[in-house]
Amino acid sequence: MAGQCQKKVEKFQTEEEVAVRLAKYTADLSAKFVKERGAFTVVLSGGSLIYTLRKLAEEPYKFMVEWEKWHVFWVDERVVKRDHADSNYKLALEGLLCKVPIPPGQVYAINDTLSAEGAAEDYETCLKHLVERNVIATSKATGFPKFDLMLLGMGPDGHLASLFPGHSLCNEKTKWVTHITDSPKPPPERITFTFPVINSAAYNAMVVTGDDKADAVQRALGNSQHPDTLPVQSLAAEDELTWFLDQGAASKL
Ligand SMILES: O=C1O[C@H](COP(=O)(O)O)[C@@H](O)[C@H](O)[C@H]1O
Repeated sequence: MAGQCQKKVEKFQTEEEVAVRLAKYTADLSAKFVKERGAFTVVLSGGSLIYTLRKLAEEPYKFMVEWEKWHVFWVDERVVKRDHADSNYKLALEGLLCKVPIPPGQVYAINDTLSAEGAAEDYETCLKHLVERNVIATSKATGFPKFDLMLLGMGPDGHLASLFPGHSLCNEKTKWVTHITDSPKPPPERITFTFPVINSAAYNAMVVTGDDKADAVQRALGNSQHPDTLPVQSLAAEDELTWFLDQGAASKL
Protein backbone atom coordinates (compact mmCIF):
# COMPACT_ATOMS: atom_id res chain seq x y z
CA MET A 1 0.00 0.00 0.00
CA ALA A 2 2.86 2.41 0.82
CA GLY A 3 3.84 4.45 -2.22
CA GLN A 4 0.47 4.13 -4.05
CA CYS A 5 -1.08 7.28 -2.62
CA GLN A 6 -0.59 10.77 -3.91
CA LYS A 7 2.33 12.36 -2.06
CA LYS A 8 2.82 16.11 -1.76
CA VAL A 9 5.46 18.19 -0.03
CA GLU A 10 4.68 21.80 0.98
CA LYS A 11 7.61 23.91 2.21
CA PHE A 12 7.38 27.19 4.12
CA GLN A 13 9.91 29.68 5.46
CA THR A 14 8.65 29.68 9.04
CA GLU A 15 6.67 27.59 11.52
CA GLU A 16 4.13 30.44 11.57
CA GLU A 17 3.50 29.98 7.84
CA VAL A 18 3.09 26.22 8.36
CA ALA A 19 0.52 26.96 11.08
CA VAL A 20 -1.45 29.30 8.77
CA ARG A 21 -1.48 26.72 5.97
CA LEU A 22 -2.32 23.82 8.29
CA ALA A 23 -5.38 25.61 9.65
CA LYS A 24 -6.74 26.23 6.14
CA TYR A 25 -5.92 22.67 5.01
CA THR A 26 -7.74 21.17 8.02
CA ALA A 27 -10.74 23.51 7.71
CA ASP A 28 -11.07 22.72 3.98
CA LEU A 29 -11.02 18.96 4.64
CA SER A 30 -13.53 19.41 7.46
CA ALA A 31 -15.93 21.16 5.03
CA LYS A 32 -15.39 18.47 2.38
CA PHE A 33 -16.08 15.52 4.69
CA VAL A 34 -18.99 17.16 6.51
CA LYS A 35 -20.60 17.73 3.10
CA GLU A 36 -19.85 14.19 1.89
CA ARG A 37 -20.54 12.14 5.02
CA GLY A 38 -22.04 14.44 7.65
CA ALA A 39 -19.10 13.94 10.01
CA PHE A 40 -15.36 14.56 10.17
CA THR A 41 -13.10 12.04 11.90
CA VAL A 42 -9.83 13.66 12.91
CA VAL A 43 -6.89 11.94 14.53
CA LEU A 44 -4.40 14.00 16.53
CA SER A 45 -0.81 13.39 17.58
CA GLY A 46 0.83 14.83 20.65
CA GLY A 47 4.05 16.85 20.66
CA SER A 48 4.72 19.99 18.63
CA LEU A 49 1.79 19.33 16.25
CA ILE A 50 -0.69 20.75 18.73
CA TYR A 51 1.12 24.11 18.89
CA THR A 52 1.25 24.26 15.08
CA LEU A 53 -2.53 23.68 14.99
CA ARG A 54 -3.15 26.82 17.06
CA LYS A 55 -4.58 28.94 14.21
CA LEU A 56 -7.56 26.61 13.84
CA ALA A 57 -8.91 28.01 17.09
CA GLU A 58 -8.60 31.57 15.78
CA GLU A 59 -10.71 33.58 13.35
CA PRO A 60 -11.95 32.85 10.72
CA TYR A 61 -11.85 29.09 11.45
CA LYS A 62 -13.10 29.30 15.03
CA PHE A 63 -16.50 30.41 13.72
CA MET A 64 -16.44 28.81 10.24
CA VAL A 65 -15.67 25.17 11.00
CA GLU A 66 -18.63 22.90 11.83
CA TRP A 67 -17.08 21.75 15.09
CA GLU A 68 -20.20 19.86 16.16
CA LYS A 69 -19.51 17.38 13.33
CA TRP A 70 -15.99 16.60 14.51
CA HIS A 71 -15.01 13.28 16.11
CA VAL A 72 -11.53 13.47 17.64
CA PHE A 73 -9.14 10.57 18.26
CA TRP A 74 -5.48 10.12 19.18
CA VAL A 75 -2.97 8.29 17.00
CA ASP A 76 -1.02 7.59 20.16
CA GLU A 77 -1.36 8.27 23.84
CA ARG A 78 0.83 7.98 26.85
CA VAL A 79 -0.62 5.69 29.55
CA VAL A 80 -0.89 8.34 32.26
CA LYS A 81 -3.83 10.10 33.87
CA ARG A 82 -5.60 12.61 31.65
CA ASP A 83 -4.45 15.51 33.83
CA HIS A 84 -0.78 14.40 33.76
CA ALA A 85 1.74 16.70 32.07
CA ASP A 86 2.68 13.87 29.65
CA SER A 87 -0.90 13.26 28.47
CA ASN A 88 -1.49 13.91 24.77
CA TYR A 89 -5.17 14.42 25.63
CA LYS A 90 -4.31 17.21 28.10
CA LEU A 91 -2.03 18.85 25.53
CA ALA A 92 -4.77 18.87 22.88
CA LEU A 93 -7.43 19.92 25.38
CA GLU A 94 -5.47 22.96 26.46
CA GLY A 95 -4.06 23.80 23.01
CA LEU A 96 -7.20 23.37 20.89
CA LEU A 97 -10.18 21.42 22.22
CA CYS A 98 -11.14 23.75 25.07
CA LYS A 99 -11.25 26.64 22.59
CA VAL A 100 -13.75 25.17 20.10
CA PRO A 101 -17.26 23.69 20.55
CA ILE A 102 -16.73 20.00 19.80
CA PRO A 103 -19.32 17.93 21.74
CA PRO A 104 -17.45 16.24 24.63
CA GLY A 105 -19.02 12.87 23.69
CA GLN A 106 -17.20 13.07 20.34
CA VAL A 107 -13.74 13.40 21.89
CA TYR A 108 -12.40 9.88 22.36
CA ALA A 109 -9.70 9.92 25.03
CA ILE A 110 -8.22 6.63 26.24
CA ASN A 111 -9.44 5.00 29.45
CA ASP A 112 -6.78 6.17 31.89
CA THR A 113 -7.70 3.64 34.58
CA LEU A 114 -6.39 0.65 32.57
CA SER A 115 -2.99 -0.89 31.94
CA ALA A 116 -1.30 -0.16 28.61
CA GLU A 117 -2.51 -3.48 27.20
CA GLY A 118 -6.05 -2.94 28.54
CA ALA A 119 -6.19 0.65 27.27
CA ALA A 120 -5.15 -0.43 23.75
CA GLU A 121 -7.81 -3.19 23.67
CA ASP A 122 -10.42 -0.80 25.04
CA TYR A 123 -9.59 1.86 22.43
CA GLU A 124 -9.76 -0.69 19.61
CA THR A 125 -13.18 -1.82 20.87
CA CYS A 126 -14.34 1.81 20.93
CA LEU A 127 -13.18 2.25 17.31
CA LYS A 128 -14.99 -0.94 16.26
CA HIS A 129 -18.29 0.35 17.67
CA LEU A 130 -17.86 3.62 15.78
CA VAL A 131 -17.08 1.74 12.57
CA GLU A 132 -20.27 -0.34 13.04
CA ARG A 133 -22.25 2.93 13.32
CA ASN A 134 -20.37 4.29 10.27
CA VAL A 135 -19.12 7.26 12.27
CA ILE A 136 -15.70 6.06 11.15
CA ALA A 137 -15.60 4.84 7.52
CA THR A 138 -14.05 1.55 6.45
CA SER A 139 -11.38 1.24 3.80
CA LYS A 140 -12.64 -0.84 0.88
CA ALA A 141 -9.01 -1.55 0.00
CA THR A 142 -7.78 -2.81 3.38
CA GLY A 143 -10.82 -3.44 5.60
CA PHE A 144 -9.23 -1.25 8.29
CA PRO A 145 -10.91 1.91 9.59
CA LYS A 146 -10.55 4.84 7.23
CA PHE A 147 -10.24 8.05 9.23
CA ASP A 148 -10.84 11.24 7.26
CA LEU A 149 -7.68 13.02 8.40
CA MET A 150 -4.72 12.21 10.61
CA LEU A 151 -2.61 15.14 11.79
CA LEU A 152 0.77 13.58 12.47
CA GLY A 153 4.11 14.65 13.87
CA MET A 154 7.55 13.07 13.69
CA GLY A 155 10.32 12.87 16.29
CA PRO A 156 13.97 13.65 15.38
CA ASP A 157 14.56 9.87 15.36
CA GLY A 158 11.97 9.38 12.59
CA HIS A 159 9.24 7.92 14.82
CA LEU A 160 5.59 8.71 14.29
CA ALA A 161 2.73 7.94 16.66
CA SER A 162 4.51 5.61 19.15
CA LEU A 163 6.12 3.55 16.39
CA PHE A 164 9.86 3.81 17.06
CA PRO A 165 12.85 2.85 14.87
CA GLY A 166 13.67 -0.84 15.03
CA HIS A 167 10.69 -1.69 17.25
CA SER A 168 8.61 -4.76 16.39
CA LEU A 169 5.36 -2.75 16.69
CA CYS A 170 6.23 -1.23 13.30
CA ASN A 171 5.51 -4.64 11.76
CA GLU A 172 2.08 -5.19 13.33
CA LYS A 173 -0.30 -6.30 10.58
CA THR A 174 -3.52 -7.30 12.35
CA LYS A 175 -4.29 -5.15 15.39
CA TRP A 176 -5.78 -1.68 15.01
CA VAL A 177 -4.35 -0.37 18.28
CA THR A 178 -1.43 -1.82 20.16
CA HIS A 179 0.65 -0.98 23.23
CA ILE A 180 4.29 -0.45 24.12
CA THR A 181 5.85 -0.70 27.58
CA ASP A 182 9.44 0.06 26.58
CA SER A 183 9.16 3.28 24.61
CA PRO A 184 12.66 4.74 24.10
CA LYS A 185 11.10 8.19 24.58
CA PRO A 186 9.51 8.68 28.00
CA PRO A 187 7.02 7.87 29.29
CA PRO A 188 7.62 4.17 28.52
CA GLU A 189 3.97 2.99 28.49
CA ARG A 190 1.89 4.10 25.53
CA ILE A 191 -0.78 2.95 23.13
CA THR A 192 -0.57 3.56 19.40
CA PHE A 193 -2.42 3.05 16.15
CA THR A 194 -0.68 0.53 13.91
CA PHE A 195 0.58 1.16 10.38
CA PRO A 196 -2.36 -0.62 8.68
CA VAL A 197 -4.73 1.85 10.37
CA ILE A 198 -2.54 4.92 9.88
CA ASN A 199 -1.98 4.15 6.20
CA SER A 200 -5.70 3.50 5.60
CA ALA A 201 -6.58 7.12 6.45
CA ALA A 202 -8.00 9.12 3.56
CA TYR A 203 -5.64 12.04 4.22
CA ASN A 204 -2.47 12.02 6.26
CA ALA A 205 -0.69 15.26 7.10
CA MET A 206 2.87 14.96 8.38
CA VAL A 207 3.78 18.24 10.04
CA VAL A 208 7.49 18.75 10.73
CA THR A 209 9.19 21.91 11.97
CA GLY A 210 12.68 22.60 13.29
CA ASP A 211 16.18 21.77 12.07
CA ASP A 212 16.62 18.97 14.64
CA LYS A 213 14.36 16.93 12.33
CA ALA A 214 16.18 17.74 9.06
CA ASP A 215 18.15 14.45 9.00
CA ALA A 216 15.02 12.32 9.37
CA VAL A 217 13.22 14.42 6.74
CA GLN A 218 16.15 13.93 4.39
CA ARG A 219 15.99 10.17 4.90
CA ALA A 220 12.25 10.16 4.25
CA LEU A 221 12.09 12.56 1.30
CA GLY A 222 15.64 12.99 -0.01
CA ASN A 223 18.02 10.68 -1.80
CA SER A 224 19.25 8.88 1.28
CA GLN A 225 21.26 5.69 0.80
CA HIS A 226 20.92 4.80 4.49
CA PRO A 227 20.54 1.01 4.93
CA ASP A 228 17.92 1.25 7.70
CA THR A 229 14.31 2.30 7.17
CA LEU A 230 12.82 4.81 9.58
CA PRO A 231 9.18 4.32 10.68
CA VAL A 232 8.19 7.55 8.95
CA GLN A 233 9.38 6.10 5.63
CA SER A 234 6.52 3.57 5.84
CA LEU A 235 3.90 6.34 6.03
CA ALA A 236 1.27 6.43 3.27
CA ALA A 237 -2.43 7.30 3.00
CA GLU A 238 -5.30 5.96 1.01
CA ASP A 239 -5.98 9.20 -0.87
CA GLU A 240 -3.26 11.74 -0.13
CA LEU A 241 -0.21 12.20 2.08
CA THR A 242 1.06 15.76 2.50
CA TRP A 243 4.26 16.77 4.26
CA PHE A 244 4.25 20.30 5.71
CA LEU A 245 7.79 21.52 6.38
CA ASP A 246 9.35 24.72 7.62
CA GLN A 247 12.77 25.89 6.43
CA GLY A 248 14.61 24.14 9.26
CA ALA A 249 12.98 20.76 8.67
CA ALA A 250 13.53 21.05 4.90
CA SER A 251 17.12 22.32 5.20
CA LYS A 252 18.74 19.05 4.03
CA LEU A 253 16.49 18.44 1.02
O1 LIG B 1 6.06 11.18 21.82
C1 LIG B 1 5.54 11.67 20.83
O2 LIG B 1 6.33 12.26 19.89
C2 LIG B 1 5.89 12.54 18.57
C3 LIG B 1 6.75 13.68 18.03
O3 LIG B 1 6.67 14.79 18.93
P1 LIG B 1 7.36 16.19 18.61
O4 LIG B 1 7.20 17.01 19.86
O5 LIG B 1 8.80 15.92 18.27
O6 LIG B 1 6.63 16.80 17.46
C4 LIG B 1 4.40 12.85 18.53
O7 LIG B 1 3.96 12.97 17.20
C5 LIG B 1 3.65 11.75 19.27
O8 LIG B 1 2.25 11.92 19.19
C6 LIG B 1 4.08 11.80 20.72
O9 LIG B 1 3.40 10.85 21.53
